[in-house]
Formats: sequence, structure tokens, C-alpha cells
Amino acid sequence: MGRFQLPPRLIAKLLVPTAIPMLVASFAMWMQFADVFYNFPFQKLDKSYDFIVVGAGSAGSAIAARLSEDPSVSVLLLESGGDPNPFSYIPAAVPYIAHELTEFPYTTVPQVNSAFGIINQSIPWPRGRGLGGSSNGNFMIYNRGNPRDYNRWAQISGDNRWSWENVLKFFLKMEDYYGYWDGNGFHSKGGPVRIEPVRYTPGMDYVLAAGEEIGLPSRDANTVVQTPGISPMDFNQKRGYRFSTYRAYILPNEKRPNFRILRYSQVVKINFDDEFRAIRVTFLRHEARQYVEASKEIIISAGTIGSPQLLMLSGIGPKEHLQELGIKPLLNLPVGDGLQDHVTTYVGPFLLNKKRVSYIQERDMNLGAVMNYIKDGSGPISTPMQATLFGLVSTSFTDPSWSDIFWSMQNVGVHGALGDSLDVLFSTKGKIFRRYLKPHLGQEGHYIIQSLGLPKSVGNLRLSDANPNSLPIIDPKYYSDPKGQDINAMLEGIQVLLRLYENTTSLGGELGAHLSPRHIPGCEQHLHRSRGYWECVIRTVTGTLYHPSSTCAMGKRGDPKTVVDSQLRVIRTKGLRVADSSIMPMVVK
Ligand SMILES: Cc1cc2nc3c(=O)[nH]c(=O)nc-3n(C[C@H](O)[C@H](O)[C@H](O)COP(=O)(O)OP(=O)(O)OC[C@H]3O[C@@H](n4cnc5c(N)ncnc54)[C@H](O)[C@@H]3O)c2cc1C
Repeated sequence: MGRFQLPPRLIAKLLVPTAIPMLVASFAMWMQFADVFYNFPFQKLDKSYDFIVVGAGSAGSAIAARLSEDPSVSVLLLESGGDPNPFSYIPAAVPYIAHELTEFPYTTVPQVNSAFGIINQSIPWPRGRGLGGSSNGNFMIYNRGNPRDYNRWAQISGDNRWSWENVLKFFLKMEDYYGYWDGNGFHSKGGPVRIEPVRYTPGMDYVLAAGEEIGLPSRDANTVVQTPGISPMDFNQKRGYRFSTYRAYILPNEKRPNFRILRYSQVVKINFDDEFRAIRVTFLRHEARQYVEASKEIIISAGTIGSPQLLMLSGIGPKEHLQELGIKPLLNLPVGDGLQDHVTTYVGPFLLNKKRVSYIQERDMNLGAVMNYIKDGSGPISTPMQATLFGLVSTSFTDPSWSDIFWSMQNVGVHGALGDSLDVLFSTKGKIFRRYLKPHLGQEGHYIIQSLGLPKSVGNLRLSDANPNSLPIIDPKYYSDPKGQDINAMLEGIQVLLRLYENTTSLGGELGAHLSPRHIPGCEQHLHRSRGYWECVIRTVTGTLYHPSSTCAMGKRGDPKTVVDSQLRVIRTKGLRVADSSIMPMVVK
């Protein structure tokens, strides 16, 4: 196979950064064009449907498909984007499809306590657009959340149906599990969502063995006991290809006669009658304003950014904020207030002295890799950014059964395109990673994206104006918790990581793993590896694990933080629910 290798520089420098985005962008434009010309004459819409679902993302696809199982009800699914981009099926394309036309290009406002090395101190927060939503562009890691997350939800909402014991039934019903832990009795087969194990694992056994040495055993992070531990990634994939909610719920069901899907339909308002019953939605489709009625319910599943935005545009939200923007307030609710996210930082590279224990693009992305992917969906093309393992750690700030640190472990050596990729991923100014990694080019290594699982900081989301096309103002307020618990938990997590790589026989000993002795640019004033140095790294290279939540938080009726009740009904309305990641009362670990 080696004789037929494509010139690696050509792939890295020309083909990937230019051709793929161009193809991706032109695909999105052609799909929209085709939608207008081929569908327009046939797109006669009924005046009314029993259920209208807004947004066909991870949640909306499943909800609309499940509702339409009953042939006696009619279901309309309105989605602001079109079909998923064909490149989204290929995991290695993940970094290249972000920020394209199939994404909403959100960014945070400049962060006060962090993101010092990020352009404008504003962190990119892309969200998926189109059938499948963010499940078309996410990293596909299958992680249910901790049992205690759901028990806490049950407590907050006062409804035991949210307890782990109860939600577990639905995880099992959803799964078609062929993952790494197949056969351990905690999973099931036959559901709509396919799950398979990571198919590219250089150096994995060394990390798992090191974990065992320091009390981070290899374990299934989707059972009752999840933490602390390290687990090979399970992905929403089939034979190495992405298995989005589009594939799981839309494709098999879209031909049902009672199920209507309308693409390129951006809902801009929910309309109510005098008794606050949601009766109609107003939407824009190829610039034209249209209306459709719901006789039973409207379910908003537009995601953590889209759902609060739509509620506020419809007059439901903080009264004063709506008045300032000239939107007539109908209901004063804390929409947008509880925003939480998993903030991240970069730790690495841990340099290794053994060959082929990591991915080096110039060596490993070749014709053989392409052939392997085509043959059985394996090799480096099958993983997003060559992610291999994830780790869950409980610091002194949490109960040992509830991890507050998550590691996405990238068994990736220092290859030529890595610095540029990380600079794009984090949106760093001054090419931080390119400068930092340059002297290590060609060396085997691993790096870790560490994130905070149980953040204490709470941000908010507001509209910038009353125009539905304007991007909302997103402020996660990272590291703003008054007691400084978030930063301290991150610091503790890094110390565990250093121990894992440097103080174990399998990584520190056999592979000679050691952290790069270089300073991350911007933190040169600190003694390398000191507490001050790490705090500087965390506050300089600040990113997101793309898990925003809690902007339409579920809670008890009467609780001032509540937007939806435990059945996801918007407080004081009739016939209106929100069902997606925005209703989480707190982000799941
Ligand atoms: C880059 C990235 C990596 C991630 N990695 C992982 C991972 O590995 N594992 C994991 O579990 N999670 C991951 N996530 C998070 C996960 O994908 C999301 O939590 C999940 O998809 C959210 O689902 P949702 O239904 O709330 O919203 P979405 O899936 O975002 O769906 C919202 C939908 O609503 C549509 N919409 C919005 N506004 C309107 C409107 N006004 N009218 C009509 N339609 C509208 C959008 O186009 C979109 O299709 C990642 C996310 C991203 C972005």
C-alpha cells in the first residue's frame, strides 16, 4: 500500500483546507436551490396539523418521528436547514464542516475571566442546522450522563419520572448497541440509534493500563458506576459512518402519510389566542412569510440557542428585556437565564518515545487509510480528530460517584497540520498552537481536551434585537462562580492527568511520556507547571465542549427559575412545550 501514498503535504495543505469547505458550501447552496425549484409546486401545506414540531435536531427528529407513529394524528416538522451535508457522514470531516453553511455561526460575547488567547475573547459556539441538527456535526461520543444528573433533575422538577431508574428504560429502548462493552448486560439492541466502538486506537492499551495503575479503571461510563475511570469511545456510528438522528429517526419514517417535513422553514413566532393557547406558528421559507395552525400542540425543539430565541421573539421571556427591544411581553419568564456549558482547555502534548502509539497525519493519512475506511469503516478517518478514549474524574469538589472532570483523549502526535487545526478549533489569536508545537513536529504524543463536567458558573442568553435573523447575545460567564470552584476543579483535573501520563509505568515508564517543557504562548511569565502557569493556560486557551444547555430550564411551578414544568409545558401557556437540550435544569456531566 505504501507505494501508492498520496503526497501528505498536498492533502494537509491544499485538499483539506480548500476543496472540502468549497464542496461543503456549494452543497448547501445547491440544496437550497433544488428545494425551491423541485419542491415548490408540490409543497402545498395543510392549513392545520395536530402537532407542529419546530426544529429537526437531536430532539426534534426523535419527537416528530415518535408522534407520527400514531397514524391517527398529523405531524408537521419545520426545520430551518435542509438535508445533512454528505461530508457529515465521514467522522474525520468534523473539523471542516463546522462553521460552514450547515451551522449557525454563533460566538460568545467577550469573556471577562477567560479566553485571553482567543480572538476577541469570543468563543465560537457552532450549532447544527438541517435535518439532524447538531447530531450532524458533533463528535458522536455516546455518553448517557451520570445517574445522579437525572436523580437531581427529578428532585428539581419534583417529578420522579426523570429519575435515573426511569430514564434508563428509554436509553435502552433507543439503543442499537454494538459498542465496546457489548454483552455486559447494560445495553440493548434493536432501537433506532446505532452505537459502535472506536475503530482507531493507537496507544490505547498503554493509557488504559496507566489508568488501572492510578485508580482510573477501564469501565463502561454508561452504567450505574461511571467514575472515576477511562473508557474507549463509543460512537453514534454504523461501520465508521456517522449515525445522526436524521438516519435514526427521519430517514426510516419520512414517508409516513401523516408525517410532513418542511425544510428551509425558519419559525419566527408562536402565536397565541386570548387564553395563551399556542395556536399557530409564523415561519419564513425562502424569504416568504407563511402560517400554519396546530390543533393539539406546538413543540419547540430548536436547541439551547434557538428555543429561547423563539420564545423571546414570541413575547415570552424577561419582561424588561423584551420591552427594551420593542417586543410586546406576553409572559414574564426567566427564558435564557440558566445557561450552562462544559468549558474546556487544552493539556499537552505529552511526548512519547515509542513509534506508532499515536496518529501522525503525514505518516498515517494515506491511501491505506482511505482503503481501510472504504473496506470496513476503520482507521483514522473513522474518528473525529482521532479521539480514542475519554476519562471521568471526580475532584474534591464533588461526590466520588459524580465526575466533574471529563477528558477527551486524543492519541495524536505532533503532525504538520495539528497546530493550525487547534488554532482553528479554539479560534486562537497569533497562531498560539502553531508556535507552541513547531519544535515538536514529527514527535509521537497525545493531547487532552479537559472539560468541566459540573460547572457552577451560570450565564445567560439575550436577543440582540427583534430581528429573527440576528444572532443572539450569548454569555456563558465561564469561571464566574464566586467561590472559584470551577477553576480549582480544572486545576485538580490537570494534576491527575499529569500523574496518569508521567507517574505510571506504562505511560511514564514504557513510553517515557512527559509534558512538553515549553510554555503555552501567553503564559511565559509563570514558572512552568506551577499553579499560576496552569491557571494561565486554562484562562488563555478556553474553549467549549459544545454542550450548552438550560436556557428554558425545567423546574417546579412557582420556582422563579422555571420556564417549563416536568412535562415540558411552558408555564402559564396551553398547547406549548419545549423539548430539547435547553430544558435541562443543569447540564449533565
Ligand atoms: C461540534 C459539536 C460537538 C459535539 N459533540 C458531542 C458528542 O460527542 N456527544 C454528545 O452527546 N453531544 C455532543 N454535542 C452536543 C449535542 O450534539 C447537542 O447537545 C445536541 O445535538 C442538542 O440537541 P438539540 O435537539 O437540543 O439541538 P440541535 O440538535 O442543535 O437541533 C436544533 C434544530 O433546530 C433547528 N432550528 C433552530 N432554530 C429554528 C427555528 N427558528 N425554526 C426552525 N428550526 C430551527 C436547527 O436548525 C436544528 O436543526 C456536540 C455539539 C457540537 C456542536
